Amino acid sequence: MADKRYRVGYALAPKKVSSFIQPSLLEYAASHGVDLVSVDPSKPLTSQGHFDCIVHKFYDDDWKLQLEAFTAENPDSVIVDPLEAVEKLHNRVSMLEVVSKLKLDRKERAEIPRQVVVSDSAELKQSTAVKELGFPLIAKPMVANGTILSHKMYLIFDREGLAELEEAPVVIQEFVNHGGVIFKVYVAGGQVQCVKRKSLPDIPEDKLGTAPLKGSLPFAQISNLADGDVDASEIEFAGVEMPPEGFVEEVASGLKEAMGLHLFNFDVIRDGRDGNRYLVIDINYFPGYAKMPNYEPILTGFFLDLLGEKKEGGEKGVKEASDRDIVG
Ligand SMILES: O=P(O)(O)O[C@@H]1[C@@H](OP(=O)(O)O)[C@H](OP(=O)(O)O)[C@H](O)[C@H](OP(=O)(O)O)[C@H]1OP(=O)(O)O
Ligand SMILES: Nc1ncnc2c1ncn2[C@@H]1O[C@H](COP(=O)(O)OP(=O)(O)O)[C@@H](O)[C@H]1O
Ligand SMILES: [Mg+2]
Ligand SMILES: [Mg+2]
Repeated sequence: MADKRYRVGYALAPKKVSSFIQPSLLEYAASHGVDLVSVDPSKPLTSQGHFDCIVHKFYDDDWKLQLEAFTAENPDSVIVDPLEAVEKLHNRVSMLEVVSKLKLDRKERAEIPRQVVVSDSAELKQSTAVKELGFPLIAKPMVANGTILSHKMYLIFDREGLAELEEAPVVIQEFVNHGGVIFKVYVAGGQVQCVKRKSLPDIPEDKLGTAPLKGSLPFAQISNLADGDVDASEIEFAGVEMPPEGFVEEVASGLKEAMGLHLFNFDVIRDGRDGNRYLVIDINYFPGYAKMPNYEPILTGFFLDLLGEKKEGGEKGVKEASDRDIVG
């Protein structure tokens, strides 16, 4: 049992509380000296007791003011993460800008899909920039603010599909065949965990433009396609190789430093035509950590690292604190 106790407040929507705050996490964290305590965002934060750290997934102006007032009174408490840094992830363009700045010295590359922003739907019919991307394409709402609409996407197979699209502003991205498997990399400070998930199936080039791969298709309807239309049946999910660990860790730590964020995940696909070309397609703030294997020790380790670092100062103190508290 750890001697020092830390009080960590969480300010999360009810849905997030029910997925993230599992009894197994509360118990594991408590037995390692971290007490996770619910914060009521409708009451003044400054009147809810002492917090060594606040984790949150709220962005409204009232909450912003709450955090400012709390920080002014408690300069030693840590807010995870700063709102300005989180807000960059609410736009699908600013979200990925940071990927282009990564400097990796490896054979694997971390890129983003070629993409164009269209701010007005009339532009979709004319834009030569969009046509230069070729087909198939994927259309994503510009905003990524957690609403249902922000996840509403379309596959676009041809010019007609492009012209049909009414949503704007929208990000039009090249659709990259990637063997139907996506890698989700969960980051919690220095802790990194990569998992494999099923993704959209490959779109065979020779079937493009023939029914049913004509016009556009909202994602929700992708399951209506027969296996013969796409390469779904060929997916050998279990046998798909994971990206090299060192590569995943370098990208995770580069993104973490460049974005100034501790709690996020990113979605990566591997180009089916070039096994060293990895594309980061999505970065999510405070994702569904409970779906990640070992989430209890990983999150607990993150809190101990963060708070140990604050107390002892410097990386060495952090490592010693977490090793001592977590092992066994
Ligand atoms: O609900 P979950 O556990 O699936 O988590 C969602 C994430 O799933 P993931 O961990 O990447 O599989 C999900 O990731 P994706 O965008 O689906 O890749 C989002 O982070 C989502 O948050 P928001 O709707 O964008 O604010 C996350 O939703 P919230 O729980 O934050 O509402
Ligand atoms: N450029 C792309 N090429 C191929 N598949 C993609 C591409 N972008 C997204 N996808 C697929 O669409 C899914 C949703 O896109 P994503 O950008 O992750 O949005 P969301 O924020 O809703 O998760 C991904 O999990 C992946 O299966
Ligand atoms: Mg995603
Ligand atoms: Mg997302």
